[in-house]
Amino acid sequence: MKPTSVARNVSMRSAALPVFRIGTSLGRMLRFTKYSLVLWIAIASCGGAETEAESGRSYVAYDFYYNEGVAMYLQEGWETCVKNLEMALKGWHWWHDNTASCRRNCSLEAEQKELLSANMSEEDRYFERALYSTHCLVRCKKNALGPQRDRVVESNVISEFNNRKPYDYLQLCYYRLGRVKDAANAAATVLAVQPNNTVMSNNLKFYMEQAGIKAADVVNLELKPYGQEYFKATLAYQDNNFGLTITLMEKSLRLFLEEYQTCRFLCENPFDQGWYPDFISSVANHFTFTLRCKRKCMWQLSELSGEVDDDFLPSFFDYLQYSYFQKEETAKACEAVATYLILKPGAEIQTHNKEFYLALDEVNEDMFVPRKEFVAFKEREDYEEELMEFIETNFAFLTDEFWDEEDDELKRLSGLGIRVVKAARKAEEGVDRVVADGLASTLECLVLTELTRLAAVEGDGYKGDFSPHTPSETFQGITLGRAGLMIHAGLIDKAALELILRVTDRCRDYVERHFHLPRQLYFAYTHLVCRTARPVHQVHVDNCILQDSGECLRVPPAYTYRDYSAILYLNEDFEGGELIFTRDRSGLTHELKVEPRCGRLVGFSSGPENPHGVLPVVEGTRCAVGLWFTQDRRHSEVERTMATLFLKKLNKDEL
Ligand SMILES: O=C(O)CCC(=O)C(=O)O
Ligand SMILES: [Fe+2]
Repeated sequence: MKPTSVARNVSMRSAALPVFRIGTSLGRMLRFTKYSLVLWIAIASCGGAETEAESGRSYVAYDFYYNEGVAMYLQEGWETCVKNLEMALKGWHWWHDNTASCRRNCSLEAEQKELLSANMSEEDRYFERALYSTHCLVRCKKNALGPQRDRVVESNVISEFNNRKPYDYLQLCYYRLGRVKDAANAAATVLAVQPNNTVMSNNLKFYMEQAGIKAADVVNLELKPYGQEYFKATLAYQDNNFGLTITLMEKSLRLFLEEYQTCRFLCENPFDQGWYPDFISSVANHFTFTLRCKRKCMWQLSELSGEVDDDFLPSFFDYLQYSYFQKEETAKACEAVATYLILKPGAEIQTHNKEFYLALDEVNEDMFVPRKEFVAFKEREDYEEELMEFIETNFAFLTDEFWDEEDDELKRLSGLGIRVVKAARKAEEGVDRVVADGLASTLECLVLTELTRLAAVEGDGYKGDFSPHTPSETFQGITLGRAGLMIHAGLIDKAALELILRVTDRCRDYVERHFHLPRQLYFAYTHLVCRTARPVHQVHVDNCILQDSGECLRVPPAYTYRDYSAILYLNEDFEGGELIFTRDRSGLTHELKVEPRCGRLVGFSSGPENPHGVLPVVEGTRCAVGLWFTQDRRHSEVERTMATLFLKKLNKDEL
């Protein structure tokens, strides 16, 4: 096809100008105005050099300050709340900055180091470099992070920081201190990752009205430098200031690549395998863990407004091609189009633009050379996707022909140590179910079983009430609060409670990842329970009251806020007690039957799409950890927060 004829097509469609895909960018801005504000440029970091005392070490334990801050919030100690949470956030940033820069520098150092022999295999060279890098890391982290450098922060705390929860507490503490502008900024910071948080958008509106704050003055305190420049650039673009758009977009792009690298380095974290695989499997497990994390960097950074923009990176080159074109730098415009097309092969509008440019006298095909670093970038992205696919297809298998096997989503699993036994996702019916093995080690099962047997009190599981689902049933169970009391009473060691939290966190993370949940899961209730030869746990639904008619009533006393359920089984030395998923209340048609065994996790959505029950335990004792999750923070488990705080306090007292 000759370019000229295509160019004519262009002019027939619209003006003879490159088409600019402004849609998503505008959408991005519009989504902000939904809350009648523009999340604006962040205040750059605190500015000025920090003193040595301030610069770290003292607040390395950011989770500690966080817990203190939350405790103060609960006790309405507003000033100490702010002080602790600000320290926590500072510490969090500081930990990230230092960790990432150590990893970056050490990887570079090892890269440049002369190897003992040039003749060794690639594998030898890789591990030799790993040793050099480690040697460097140990020194670097010691210098930068001090004695607590290898402290492991609990995963739920990490995910709360990622979800900006500290700012959620902060905004109220600020407000109570009369710092309304700070409160508004903190609220806007939460909204940037939780755009549908209506409580927060109402708060923000309230703060803005109260203090007469203009939308343009509200800042997202966590907006990264690349995001700040990007927003400035889009504004310049809207003002038709193309020279400035180019400067800012190019700057933002550089910063984006840096941030992307940082994000990847931050994935090279410790990893608890929970078991003891071979050397190579161990390396592969840990590698998979980091790879999975790295694969999320793109969408994490493409989420400037609380919603992922799949075309975020390409969008830079869309702005650039148009702006360069306007500045009559056609060669640069062609380069931008070519780069866009490398990142998104076949993208319609840019293909079109390319044809448009080709029709210009001064343009020829040779000018469409993409930027080198993005060719390499895309190559790595594609490679890693393929690798992930290999991992996900080869380390999971499906047996139950009942389910739509073609759905690739089914085949996901969270680590090589964990094996999906059965999985189902029937999008149209909203069925989410998974059975996976390997979520707890033999030792962990033993400890938890013993603990539950020891601690069990009849009926305790529902705080003395009967379960609303199964009025006739009694069973032995303990909750986190009860475990805390037992430590207090000297009945068990605190390590037992730490174990429960660790294992259940793992299960929560697994369910969240397996179902690709866009919103975080909070624990709503945790319950360790052993059942002994009792009547059947009749068919029920976890978040509504199932009627004989099949209708499911979402009213109290049902736990209507439960979104996902999971059961982690701890033993198998009993008879009966299978978990069954049925089609209706009669329980006559079993869709899926799960035999409990140590480390096996069943996860499922808590709604009427998943009626289930337990067949009678015929002989022996059946022990499991029941976990219920919610996406509504307001229903997050108080006992868990208290247990965590309690442990923190114990650990602190011991120091
Ligand atoms: O123990 C089980 O397998 C399931 C228990 C259950 O469904 C529940 O407690 O809601
Ligand atoms: Fe249930």
